Amino acid sequence: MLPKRFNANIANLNMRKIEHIGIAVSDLEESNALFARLLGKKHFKTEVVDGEKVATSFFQVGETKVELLQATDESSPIAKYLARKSEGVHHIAFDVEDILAEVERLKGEGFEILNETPKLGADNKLVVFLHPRSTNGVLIELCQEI
Ligand SMILES: CC[C@@H](C(=O)O)C(=O)SCCNC(=O)CCNC(=O)[C@H](O)C(C)(C)COP(=O)(O)OP(=O)(O)OC[C@H]1O[C@@H](n2cnc3c(N)ncnc32)[C@H](O)[C@@H]1OP(=O)(O)O
Ligand SMILES: [Co+2]
Repeated sequence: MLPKRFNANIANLNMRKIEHIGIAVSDLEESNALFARLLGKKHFKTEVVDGEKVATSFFQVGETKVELLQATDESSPIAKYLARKSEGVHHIAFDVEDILAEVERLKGEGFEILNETPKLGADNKLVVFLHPRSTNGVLIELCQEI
């Protein structure tokens, strides 16, 4: 069996960096303008992800991104979130090397996986979500580049 310290190093290879921070907004255009003023640069891309019923825009900030999310339908997770709470940080997404291996590891650690089969996310990624009730109230997304 590998010593604990060595196992931790392997795990770090999988969860490599914060890929993006997802922010729920009610008006994407207004928020694009607001974040452009805040960050001093324009978003580099917008994309509609039908599977999640969201319209997104991305800002590059160093090696991570800010992802703004507006609901495209009232059944969208973003619409539900805005109905319960207010605009703000909705999720944190981690870049992983091997999403299926990471799902297995996190399941073994007792985390609640919302979709064991990765879904198509924005910006050419496969994504998996962890339920916030198993992660101290923070919705976690795993992303693997396709
Ligand atoms: C653009 C595509 C993709 C990408 O490539 O980046 C995305 O980011 S898509 C982002 C939108 N998609 C998702 O969020 C998918 C995963 N989310 C879900 O499956 C659901 O939203 C959920 C997390 C399971 C919650 O759904 P549901 O149970 O229907 O919602 P409720 O409103 O009933 O809330 C239950 C419970 O959970 C708390 N909650 C909900 N959302 C969040 C959140 N984002 N962060 C923290 N907590 C959240 C909510 O407050 C309730 O808590 P209690 O009141 O304590 O029960
Ligand atoms: Co996201």
